[in-house]
Amino acid sequence: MTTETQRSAARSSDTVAVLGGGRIGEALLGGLVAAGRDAGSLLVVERDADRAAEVSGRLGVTATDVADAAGRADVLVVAVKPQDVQGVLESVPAGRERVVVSLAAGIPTIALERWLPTGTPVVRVMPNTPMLVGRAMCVLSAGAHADDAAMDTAEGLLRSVGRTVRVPESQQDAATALSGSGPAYLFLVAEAMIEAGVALGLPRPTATELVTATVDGAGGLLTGPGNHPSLLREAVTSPGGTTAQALRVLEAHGLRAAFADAVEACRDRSQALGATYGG
Ligand SMILES: NC(=O)C1=CN([C@@H]2O[C@H](COP(=O)(O)OP(=O)(O)OC[C@H]3O[C@@H](n4cnc5c(N)ncnc54)[C@H](OP(=O)(O)O)[C@@H]3O)[C@@H](O)[C@H]2O)C=CC1
Ligand SMILES: O=C(O)[C@@H]1CCC=N1
Repeated sequence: MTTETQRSAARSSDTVAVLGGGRIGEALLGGLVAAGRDAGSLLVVERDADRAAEVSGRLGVTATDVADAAGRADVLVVAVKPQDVQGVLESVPAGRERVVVSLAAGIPTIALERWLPTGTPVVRVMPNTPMLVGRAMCVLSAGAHADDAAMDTAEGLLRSVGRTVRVPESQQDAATALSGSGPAYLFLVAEAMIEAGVALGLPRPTATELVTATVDGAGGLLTGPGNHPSLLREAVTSPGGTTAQALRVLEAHGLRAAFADAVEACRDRSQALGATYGG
């Protein structure tokens, strides 16, 4: 067995506990199960008992409490809302070596470390919901006590649900504004296109199928080797043709400026959340 294979094997046998079984917590657990991870090695801590039963029933993972999860887990994933993070981390007992992976928007590692037992390795991550279908973009930054092994552990876990990139923590707010919140922008565009098609008289199921297949196909082209959005757009835009007219109208409505402002507002909100906690 190679060293890399040994490391991967060790990672897949880690016990992983997700604190917060909401949308992103379930997306991670669902993605891990879909990637073939043994559900027996996955724990969820969710304060809403009905929701806990729902997630554990759907995915086969074990619902438990923070003390039990913290005692058993090699990796503790924080997936509660930013305002709930301090409370949940301050209830994590000292005494077991574990990596803490925080998915919470805006909360800086310096605050996470303050709330955890001294010396805990912390990795701050901005994920996104496509992790449910194994196509996440997860952006990672190391805390003060997270060495290469801790980063490898976090990255090994998240690579089973998509792609990973490491950035300095100073870039996390901007990353949140692109990949963390980005799926919502694209879903809004898809919704708008469907409604536009319905307004042209297409039956809703037909409009929905045309748009979802187009978004999926365009995504496949975008992630192909050597492709760039400008070149792909030019290839669709025939001289004197139909697409040029649509693009002219979108530009006249300020599409680029709208995206620039939206992404900036998102970055600012992430920064403001961080500032609340001393980031
Ligand atoms: N949704 C997304 O696309 C993304 C989310 N994130 C981050 O992920 C985190 C979670 O977001 P999201 O999943 O959308 O939020 P949700 O509200 O859907 O999920 C959080 C869950 O955690 C539960 N919870 C809160 N406190 C505790 C506690 N002390 N113990 C156990 N369970 C608890 C909540 O219960 P209750 O409902 O009772 O509060 C809720 O069910 C946030 O910090 C967010 O910034 C990051 C990237 C993308
Ligand atoms: O909207 C939010 O705050 C979270 C973080 C990134 C995506 N969803």
